[in-house]
Amino acid sequence: MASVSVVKVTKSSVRKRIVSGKTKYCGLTSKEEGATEAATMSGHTLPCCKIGPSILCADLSCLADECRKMIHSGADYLHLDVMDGHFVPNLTFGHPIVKCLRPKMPDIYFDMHMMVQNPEKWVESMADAGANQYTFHIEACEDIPALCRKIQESGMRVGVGLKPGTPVETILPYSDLFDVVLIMTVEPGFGGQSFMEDMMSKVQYLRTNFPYLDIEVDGGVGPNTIDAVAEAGANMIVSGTAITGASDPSQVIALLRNSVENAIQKSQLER
Ligand SMILES: O=C(CO)[C@@H](O)[C@H](O)COP(=O)(O)O
Ligand SMILES: [Fe+2]
Repeated sequence: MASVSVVKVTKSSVRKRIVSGKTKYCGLTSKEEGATEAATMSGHTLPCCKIGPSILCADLSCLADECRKMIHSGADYLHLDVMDGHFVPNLTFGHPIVKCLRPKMPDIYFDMHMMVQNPEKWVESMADAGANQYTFHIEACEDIPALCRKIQESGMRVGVGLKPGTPVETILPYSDLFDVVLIMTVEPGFGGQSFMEDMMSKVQYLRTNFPYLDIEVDGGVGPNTIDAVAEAGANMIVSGTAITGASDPSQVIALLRNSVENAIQKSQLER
């Protein structure tokens, strides 16, 4: 088993590493100083468990309070669902909301799930608003390398999302360009849908072929479905209604984390 060391990183060093594409960023933080990163001896980082509540179904009239509640309940990052009414049949919010949230929580990692047509259109404004990760949908993008370059150059991590009907092999020609691959386990557009377990073969394929990749799963993930997600090899876990609708979100977050950390530990022992 590879030994794990903890190294100090700063935002600028993280950006350099991301741009170089040679190492993967494990810790999710936008803190300028004092962040820690788990790294292997080889220079690659092992994917670690991160839980990112989706606030789509929370009370959006008090968004900042809902976000704070998630962080105080143990979330590692926030998953913010941007919908434009074209790529998906629903409408949410855009960069002006992110810009208002950012000063209220300067250290929190914002993962923007961009369910929009023309994802290249919003890169600068999202970066300027303070987003950390820009996850576009491969189905909505014409020039993937150009978009990835634009996201990287604006200082955000690059995420690519795949709808349930999109084969996982679609990413292969561009796999070096992504920091995160998001496997949708519902049709994008709404929270509270049923988890599609048959998507786990995509996660398994990615984990087998890309051991250092951040693999994110989104849709219908909660206490009843997390074990399948964890065993398949996902390490970034988005969960909406299961967390925001719970009487004790911290309990749900702890349960999700426990399942993923156990699966990661088991897979590392088997290496
Ligand atoms: O992107 C989406 C839906 O399109 C998600 O982020 C959902 O908002 C997650 O909610 P649950 O399915 O976990 O309730
Ligand atoms: Fe999402």
